[in-house]
Amino acid sequence: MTPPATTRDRLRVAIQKSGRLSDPARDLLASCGLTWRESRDKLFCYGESLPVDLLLVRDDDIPGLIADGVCDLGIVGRNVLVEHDLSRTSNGQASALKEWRQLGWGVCRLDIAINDDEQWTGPQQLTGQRIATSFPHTLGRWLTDKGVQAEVVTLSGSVEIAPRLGQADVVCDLVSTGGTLAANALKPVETLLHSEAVIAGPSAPLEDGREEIADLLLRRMDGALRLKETRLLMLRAARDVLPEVLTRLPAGGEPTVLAVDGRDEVSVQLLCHNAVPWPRLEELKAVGAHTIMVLPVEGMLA
Ligand SMILES: Nc1ncnc2c1ncn2[C@@H]1O[C@H](COP(=O)(O)OP(=O)(O)OP(=O)(O)O)[C@@H](O)[C@H]1O
Ligand SMILES: O=P(O)(O)OC[C@H]1O[C@H](OP(=O)(O)OP(=O)(O)O)[C@H](O)[C@@H]1O
Ligand SMILES: [Mg+2]
Repeated sequence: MTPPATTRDRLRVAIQKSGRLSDPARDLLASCGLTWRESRDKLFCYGESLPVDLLLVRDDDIPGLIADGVCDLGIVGRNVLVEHDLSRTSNGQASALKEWRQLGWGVCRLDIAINDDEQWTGPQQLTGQRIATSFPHTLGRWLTDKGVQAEVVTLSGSVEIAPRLGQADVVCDLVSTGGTLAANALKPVETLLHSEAVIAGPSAPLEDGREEIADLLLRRMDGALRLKETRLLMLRAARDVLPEVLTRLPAGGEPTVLAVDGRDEVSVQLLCHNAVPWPRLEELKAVGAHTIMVLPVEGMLA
């Protein structure tokens, strides 16, 4: 279903149709209270709970869709955003996009990798070499910065296999665990970019009331991202060990201490903004706390 031209009072968010970023992007939007009418294999999803529609596309297309004003926001890797931005500026066009939020997942690096039996002496070693990559503009800028003249071989995928196929001498590709490089007898030697998934949006403000919808969505997103690590710690303890218990609580907000009806006991609740480590729970138990629970927080309005 193609979105009708009259829907520009609704926000359009581009996400990856299928790939590493699709599920976390959908989960993030769902945690903001969004529901959609179409199923996930459709290209356009109509937002039911908020005036926010989704376009499901290849991740490489997301920056262009935002730059052209077809979409308002996108969830995409910084690596794709930077590559798009450099391809524009190298054509003499102005930068059109910026990162509106960093999401902390989809973390990877764009690295130069060489054969694992070779020595690495520095970027000058790449002079005259053929470097295979899917990120030619990012690599081109790095080579220029380092003053290195090399041949950039642009491939859309399977970059790590290029040296074995004789298409290139070294590669410049995304690395996370390093497993793919190792499986291809390559080793990382330089990092060009640290990447993670980001909310990409235009550098200029949104118009036609879409800014307000985007503000609402981003406020909910900020809350959802903060809550992701937030836990509610609950425990009970005899009243006389309460001072001991309070000094051993993990960092967080102000604890709430409630009397337990008809008993010489208290119930303590604390909102923690990070994971609560096991040793801390064991310390609390050792000073007399019991029924200690750590619960995820689904939603919060402070
Ligand atoms: N190994 C990895 N670990 C973590 N994040 C990664 C890894 N590889 C890629 N990414 C991030 O996930 C994004 C999407 O990767 P994916 O492999 O799904 O893209 P793709 O094959 O280009 O998909 P599409 O078909 O949408 O073009 C990358 O642009 C990068 O930001
Ligand atoms: O360091 P690693 O953990 O091995 O990850 C690196 C690999 O992950 C990505 O590919 P992906 O697996 O997404 O497949 P793709 O090439 O089909 O996109 C990337 O292009 C590397 O090939
Ligand atoms: Mg892609």
